[in-house]
Amino acid sequence: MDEARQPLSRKLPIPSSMISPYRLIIILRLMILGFFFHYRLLHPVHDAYGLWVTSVICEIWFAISWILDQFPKWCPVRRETYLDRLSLRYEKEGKPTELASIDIFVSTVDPTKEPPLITANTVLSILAVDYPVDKVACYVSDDGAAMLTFEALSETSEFARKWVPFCKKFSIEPRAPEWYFSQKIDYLKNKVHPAFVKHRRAMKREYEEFKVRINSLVSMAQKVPEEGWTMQDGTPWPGNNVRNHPGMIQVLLGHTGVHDIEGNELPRLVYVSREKRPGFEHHKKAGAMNALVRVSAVISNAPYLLNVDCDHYINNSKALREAMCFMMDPSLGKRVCYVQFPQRFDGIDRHDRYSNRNIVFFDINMRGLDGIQGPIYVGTGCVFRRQALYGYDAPVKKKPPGKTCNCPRCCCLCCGSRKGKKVKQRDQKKKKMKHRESSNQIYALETIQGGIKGIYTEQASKTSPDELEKKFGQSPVFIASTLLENGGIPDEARPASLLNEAIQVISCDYEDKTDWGKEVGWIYGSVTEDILTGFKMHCHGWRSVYCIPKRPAFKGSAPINLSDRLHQVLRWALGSVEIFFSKHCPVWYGYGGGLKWLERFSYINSVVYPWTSIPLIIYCTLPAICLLTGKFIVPEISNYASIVFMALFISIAATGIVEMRWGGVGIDDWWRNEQFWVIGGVSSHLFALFQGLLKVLAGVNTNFTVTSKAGDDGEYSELYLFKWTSLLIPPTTLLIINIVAVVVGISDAINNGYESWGPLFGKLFFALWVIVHLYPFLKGLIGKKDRLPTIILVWSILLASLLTLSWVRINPFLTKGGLVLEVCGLDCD
Ligand SMILES: O=c1ccn([C@@H]2O[C@H](COP(=O)(O)OP(=O)(O)O[C@H]3O[C@H](CO)[C@@H](O)[C@H](O)[C@H]3O)[C@@H](O)[C@H]2O)c(=O)[nH]1
Ligand SMILES: [Mn+2]
Repeated sequence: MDEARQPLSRKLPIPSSMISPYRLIIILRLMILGFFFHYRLLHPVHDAYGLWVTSVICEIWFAISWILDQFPKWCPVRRETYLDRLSLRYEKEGKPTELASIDIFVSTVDPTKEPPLITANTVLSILAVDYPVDKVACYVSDDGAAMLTFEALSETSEFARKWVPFCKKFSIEPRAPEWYFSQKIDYLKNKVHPAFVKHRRAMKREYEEFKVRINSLVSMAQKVPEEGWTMQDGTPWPGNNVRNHPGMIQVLLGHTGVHDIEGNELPRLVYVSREKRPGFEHHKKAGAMNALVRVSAVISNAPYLLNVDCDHYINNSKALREAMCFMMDPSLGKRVCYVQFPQRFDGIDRHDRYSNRNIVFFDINMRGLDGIQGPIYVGTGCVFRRQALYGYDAPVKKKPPGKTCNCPRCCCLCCGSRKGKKVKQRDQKKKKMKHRESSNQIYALETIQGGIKGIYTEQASKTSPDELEKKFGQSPVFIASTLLENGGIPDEARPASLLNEAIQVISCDYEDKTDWGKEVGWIYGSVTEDILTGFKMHCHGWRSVYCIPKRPAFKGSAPINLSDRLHQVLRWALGSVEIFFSKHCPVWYGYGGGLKWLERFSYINSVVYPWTSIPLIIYCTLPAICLLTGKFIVPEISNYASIVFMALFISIAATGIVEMRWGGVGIDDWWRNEQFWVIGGVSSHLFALFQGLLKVLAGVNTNFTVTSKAGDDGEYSELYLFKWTSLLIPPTTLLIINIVAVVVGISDAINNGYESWGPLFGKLFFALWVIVHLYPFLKGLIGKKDRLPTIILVWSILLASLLTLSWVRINPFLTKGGLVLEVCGLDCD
């Protein structure tokens, strides 16, 4: 019984043997950086003043962006959950379960890029999740209003009747059939029950048949009949005009008398396609999510929500329980707005050439944030508290005086609390008290559990009915639902009238003159709605939690070919630029709220990073310029200077190494990340800047281009898929001019004999730095079958030679002595 009263999760600080050297190196690097700039600023290059100024400006920018990136990682944490305690506490024997309900949202838009089979697998993994059936409801948002999606979903609901009992009976993982059956496990070896083997084989056959049915739906949907689609009962499909159609809701499973083949109930499954009319702004995915928030509030109104992209299936059937260990924790839970899980992926090439797995971000940056105010929201695999989405402030925390953050005592950089003597004494007292507290805590649990109730009603009761209507829109049923602090639907509500209301709340004018997308729900104004949505919550003083179960909770797919990947990164960067220019820009927005300053650093970093593309491109051209002109960005180097440079270089590498150690990240992942930072930086980020500026200056609208989620055609054939895109031009140009410059530089040195190798070394090193970073890009260009599209080659060679030529003519970096005759860097005298 005592076990049930223990905390449901624990924060594990990173061992100090890892974290202390890490912090030391950061401080050292900061100091070295000081020396570096001291030297750089005091030692201009007189015969190439322009070069020197440009490079120093770039370096200053890099230093700033390093600081923005580094310090939010100052006190990383890890967490541990106790699922057994959760179930001891909330699933008492012989009593109905007390676990909270969860509404799960799946977003899909385009069945050609997001194959129905993938969505079906996600839905199946949700329906089979290890959680009380009546506490789970799955809502699928179809922004494409596709009959194919609808029919595939109803096939899926039929197949779920067999699949769900199978999963639960044999506790299999993962519960997405495609991925389950593609696991290579020899079941005959492990002495499993013969009944299981038989069942599994039968199930596999059933799944194959299901797949055939889905595939035939897909192939039937290839060509649209002239009169549009007709449903099985002969009526025309309401969504025949994708841009102009009524809202559609269909309850496919749950509470409808449909049971699985063993007679058990199934979770609710609801198809939703919000109304679309020309002339209305639909706000892409954020708009879809907000429609689901309202529909689900009317139909099931669970106090918690989970949202996943259509390709992110539940890979760990206990994922919901993991989240509940934080959300339902009586002491910690009530201030948590969401629990974010890392994104993990299937089907990525072994070397992860384009850094699709984003390991450095998910295992290092996000863990760092968890030590401050919590990870940022990344759009999928995230469990929300419904009330936090309604734009309320976090409940006020009664903090122990003198401490404003949750970091371990020793490292209070984020709240900046310095420990005076007094505080230390108090700390010691606290330590003694702690012992007593923990036993008090158990007693306090009951009182808090009673007390939680009051929190939201308090907030809501401050708001008048008129204000509520202005905030949430005109649906009385929806407004009433927001006042129910623990969710749920009033008993007297009739399903038919609720469905009617649900249609109302997904109409396209519902949000007019309300706070939806501004203060409530997913926030509009950027194609990366995720950053903005999480940011708003943190500004309201909420904290989020990062949860990394051993078995990854969710898994998705990622674009593994170069062009798609660059487009994805382009969209993310564009979203950041949009936020940068909006009123929600974290540089200016939300002071005096609950946002901690290191958390703000991180948000600033996540919206300014596209700007780094400008200094980065300049910095990548510099080595070529230097090699071609014979000038360099530093004057002849003294011993002191070379020590500073070496120290800086070593400290940069060292921070990488220690960070990898506490993050558990491998060197290859880290290196890929560095490479892709340059590749993405010189192409996608730059284009994002332009598109973002176009939006601000000329009002050009931005698109959400969904990435294609490949089926399982295996062998990474996708990796070599090549699509022409102008995103490829800048990195190709950079590559060519640098390679040309290296060749020129070396041949120059060969001509000039031994002495000229010394100064050349620095420049060559610099140019090679660029080339190595762009190497995966080069591989992507050449592709599998050596088919570099001529158009890119022509363009890039043209650009490269244009640049080189104009360089020789008008050399702005040569200030002294007028025109110096230099052809290809060869000194002619
Ligand atoms: O008008 C739209 C456009 C997109 N989506 C959905 O948005 C999701 C994300 O699209 P995807 O092309 O997979 O984008 P990714 O870049 O892979 O997604 C990451 O980045 C997005 C922000 O750019 C987040 O929304 C995602 O959750 C996050 O996984 C998909 O489920 C789509 O169905 C909609 O529902 N309606
Ligand atoms: Mn995706």
